[in-house]
Amino acid sequence: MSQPPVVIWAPAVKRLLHYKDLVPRLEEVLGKFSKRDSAEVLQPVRTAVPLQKHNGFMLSMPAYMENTGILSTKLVCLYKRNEGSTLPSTQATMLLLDPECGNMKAVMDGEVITHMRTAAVSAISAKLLMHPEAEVLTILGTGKQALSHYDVFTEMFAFKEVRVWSHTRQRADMFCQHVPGPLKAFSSAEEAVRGADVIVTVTRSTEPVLFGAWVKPGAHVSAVGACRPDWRELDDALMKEAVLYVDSREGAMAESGDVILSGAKVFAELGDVVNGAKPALREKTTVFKSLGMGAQDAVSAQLVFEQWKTEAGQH
Ligand SMILES: NC(=O)C1=CN([C@@H]2O[C@H](COP(=O)(O)OP(=O)(O)OC[C@H]3O[C@@H](n4cnc5c(N)ncnc54)[C@H](O)[C@@H]3O)[C@@H](O)[C@H]2O)C=CC1
Ligand SMILES: O=C([O-])C1=[NH+]CCC1
Repeated sequence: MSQPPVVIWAPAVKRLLHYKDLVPRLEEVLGKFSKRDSAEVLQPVRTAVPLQKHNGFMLSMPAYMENTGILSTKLVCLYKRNEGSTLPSTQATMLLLDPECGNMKAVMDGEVITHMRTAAVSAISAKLLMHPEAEVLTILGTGKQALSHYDVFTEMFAFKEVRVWSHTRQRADMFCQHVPGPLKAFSSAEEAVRGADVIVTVTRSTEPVLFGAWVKPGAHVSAVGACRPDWRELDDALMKEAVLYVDSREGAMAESGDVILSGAKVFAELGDVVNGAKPALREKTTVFKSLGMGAQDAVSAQLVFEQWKTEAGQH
């Protein structure tokens, strides 16, 4: 009989996962995914189950990496919460299995993994696509993803100015009080965006919050919210003007309202740029549309498991 799975909950995941280890693993898996070699990464487009009664969705995100022996799935539930609700809008669990016999090796908290791997992939997009002399970062949104994006962007890059906007000024002020570095809160998204070199959109909005008319030519946008085919964060003008990069073409064409409804054409996957198969057009206005991939979760969970085994003295 197989051993019961180890359970690794959020505080341990936080302790074990570090951006300096995570970023190279994510870069590697993005590159492998874009080669479409099924022995490297097998990842179907995720399934979304609507939870109509509760105003939410459950997404199931499996991935198999035969060559590295990683088999996993993430279950993530998203809810549209009312203003003032204390319930979390995203909950996630990771299951890591042994591909040889199918037994479960670990059950992990998936929220910390989701926060960190999403922010790390956005940071990879900025590393590849932003202007090398980028000075001003703007974050639209002040939730969990805003915090992880702030953490990794300020760890990896030296911005001279970081701006934050939320749909209420109070939220933007609270965010600024909560984080350690110098940050400017804005009441107007337009003012926060004008002149910025890098813009991260991490809201739960289903309507555009970022408009092409505000975006400085040559800026880089990492667009993280709006993960349903009828949800938007960016307007048509921006989607059509910018060079569009995605994490997965299949994912973007199935799930991204910003891509589907604007009719914008995907120029490349981020993995194509990692592989040198497509250029990084840093001098142009670029949008990286992130949807999130099971393969990103798989390598993150494997990293947590490896660190856990080292800590526990197992090999
Ligand atoms: N691309 C990816 O891989 C992932 C994307 N996401 C998406 O990222 C977004 C942010 O996620 P979390 O930070 O976990 O959520 P959160 O609930 O912690 O934060 C959401 C933020 O959006 C703001 N907001 C809500 N309604 C808004 C509106 N109508 N206009 C402007 N701002 C509004 C809230 O005030 C808050 O600042 C969500 O859309 C989520 O689905 C989440 C995980 C992974
Ligand atoms: O990849 C992910 O975990 C998610 N993408 C959109 C919401 C959650």
